[in-house]
Amino acid sequence: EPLFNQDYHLEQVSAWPHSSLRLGQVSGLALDSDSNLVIFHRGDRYWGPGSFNGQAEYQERSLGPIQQSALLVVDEAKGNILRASGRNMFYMPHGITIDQKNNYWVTDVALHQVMKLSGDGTDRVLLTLGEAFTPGSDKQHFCQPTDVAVDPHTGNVFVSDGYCNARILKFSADGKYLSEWGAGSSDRRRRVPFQIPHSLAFLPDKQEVCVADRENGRIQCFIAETGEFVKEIKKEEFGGEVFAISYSPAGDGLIFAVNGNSLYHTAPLRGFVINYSTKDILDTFSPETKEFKMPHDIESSDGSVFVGDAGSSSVFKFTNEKLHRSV
Ligand SMILES: O=C(N[C@@H](O)C(=O)O)c1ccccc1
Repeated sequence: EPLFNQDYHLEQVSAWPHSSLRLGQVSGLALDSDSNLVIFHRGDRYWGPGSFNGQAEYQERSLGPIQQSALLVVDEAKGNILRASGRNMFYMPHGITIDQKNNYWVTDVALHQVMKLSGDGTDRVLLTLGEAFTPGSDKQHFCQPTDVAVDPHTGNVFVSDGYCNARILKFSADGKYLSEWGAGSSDRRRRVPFQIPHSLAFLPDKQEVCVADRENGRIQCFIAETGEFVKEIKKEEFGGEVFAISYSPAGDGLIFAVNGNSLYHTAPLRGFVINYSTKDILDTFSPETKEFKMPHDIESSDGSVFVGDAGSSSVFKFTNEKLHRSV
């Protein structure tokens, strides 16, 4: 085991949330401009083996959109629901990020779309990218897009596309296609395409965008301006799949990640705190109350880390005990 940095030791806040949030599969987490946690979940809908056909076309349109509130705003201290919205809009929620103006950017893998929504609870659709229910891989079509990241300096929007494509696309703040790129490699001979680019994190202090390249069990980072490959973080400890990442500029920069199980690798499901510069794993963590089943997104906010689990339909909160321990 690598020497863990004495600065980081995350432990679950077992009494969080104070009361049940009655969640469906949790697919995405984001922090809003008031540092509240926004949970993107599937209500009574779930992604099973029959949800999509071989062409990635959604098979359950007849169910209509999810009627429950797919967007919950909860306060990060207690986990109380402050606002519920997102009814009758989504078929298969996936990723969410919130920009500097508190707009929500979400992806829906059944709609194959990215939507920009007003963050005031009215869910006004301000912009849509992709054609509803129509998978594709050109400039106007995605195939099960997984996440969005926004560059706070330029407003540019990055989309990880997706389960059935292997690319990152870049759009201007008003939705104009700018560019796209595939996986990078630190060694040309080993140029391996993305295998489900599943989660994105923007690094504002480095002007980079990082990708959880899920089935390749690696994180790759690129220069936001050019898409140029910067670095890869791949660890035995990940055990084959990296599901999601989040970033904090604290120190040299910290990447938070959660792993997953593939058919070929099984590893303990857990979260990781990684030093961006050295690539060292500073800490690993998992809940005490119950096991992770499918940790699906991770969000970090000064000293706290939240993990949304699509397998157990729950959200876990962790805090850095090193910060809180009286010395
Ligand atoms: O990965 C899958 N799902 C999760 O990521 C998710 O639920 O977003 C999945 C893939 C194939 C069939 C069924 C589920």
